Amino acid sequence: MQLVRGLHNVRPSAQGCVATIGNFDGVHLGHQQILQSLAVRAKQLSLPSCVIIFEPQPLEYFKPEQAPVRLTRLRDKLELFQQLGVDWVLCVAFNRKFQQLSAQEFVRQVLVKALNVKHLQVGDDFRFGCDRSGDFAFLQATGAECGFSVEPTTTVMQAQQRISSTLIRQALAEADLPLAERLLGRPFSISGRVMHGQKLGRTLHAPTANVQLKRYLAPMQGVFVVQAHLADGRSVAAVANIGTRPTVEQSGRAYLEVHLLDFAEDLYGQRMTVVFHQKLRDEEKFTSLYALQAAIAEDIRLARLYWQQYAMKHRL
Ligand SMILES: Cc1cc2nc3c(=O)[nH]c(=O)nc-3n(C[C@H](O)[C@H](O)[C@H](O)COP(=O)(O)O)c2cc1C
Ligand SMILES: Nc1ncnc2c1ncn2[C@@H]1O[C@H](COP(=O)(O)OP(=O)(O)OP(=O)(O)O)[C@@H](O)[C@H]1O
Repeated sequence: MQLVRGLHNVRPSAQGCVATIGNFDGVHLGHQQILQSLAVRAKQLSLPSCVIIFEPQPLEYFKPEQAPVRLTRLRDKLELFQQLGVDWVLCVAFNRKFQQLSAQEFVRQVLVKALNVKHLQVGDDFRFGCDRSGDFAFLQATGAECGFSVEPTTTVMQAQQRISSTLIRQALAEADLPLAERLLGRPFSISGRVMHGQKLGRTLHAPTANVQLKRYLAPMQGVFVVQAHLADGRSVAAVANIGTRPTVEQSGRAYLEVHLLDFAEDLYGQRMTVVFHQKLRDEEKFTSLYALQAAIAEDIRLARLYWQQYAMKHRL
């Protein structure tokens, strides 16, 4: 899979493709259905497949204060696209110029001129363009004029609700991890590189791997039983805190800190994927480091218990 940033960088080998457009935040089961149909069409037509995404996402550009936190960081999104057989990702910079494009101009500049799209796969309720005027009917009519076919993918539902990024954010905010997993088609996870922390964890008898979040704001907070997937393929039972660590810091910066159970290796600089299994409690501001240390000890005890029961249930 190849990533192209900007319309002017599209290479001839990506042209004449089958394409889809959207944010794909979460790459949930609804998104996966579109991407699977895209792969099938690409194979049938012997054409490359292309996903068109925007950075920033349109709402993050229009109303940053109202834009929801993301479920997937760009790198994870790209990895999921690759697993689903996408050949090209065109990442379009969503800026002032782009924002003003009418649906007609969007089709002309992006789909026809830059990509020469032969087939478009979209959700049946997909809308785009500066006034959201580009809907499925519009795409079909314009496609007929410009030489590309358009196919709708039916909405994927779960318990009578359309699977959506919003629904998954709600599930995570309520710590309903099983529901988030049913909507995503995989357990919720966050990946990042392990950075050096303040080394306070050792004093608290719980050394932690600090997963770098940069500007990423997680859709949930608190202490969780997790599994840490390491770069070498190992999975290690762990417990993690995602939050601002109010007991030791007032900056408001978010951290993801993972204490791996019975593990004493150097992880600095490695990429780690943290898979969330169960919430244990909310993050708290303790009155002393001693109280924090006691709380973390209890978290570790509960995490061990969880993994013991997990091993019994799954006959590991
Ligand atoms: C299981 C676990 C639970 C935690 N719970 C809290 C908490 O409730 N409140 C808090 O302020 N910090 C909490 N922390 C974060 C610790 O304050 C932090 O890991 C510690 O200061 C070590 O920081 P360092 O990695 O920079 O050395 C928790 C960390 C872990 C691993
Ligand atoms: N549950 C679903 N079933 C089928 N298609 C979906 C579903 N959810 C989103 N899609 C389609 O996936 C593509 C990408 O959607 P995009 O992520 O941009 O926004 P969306 O429709 O608002 O999704 P969400 O609300 O999940 O963020 C669109 O074609 C959209 O119609």
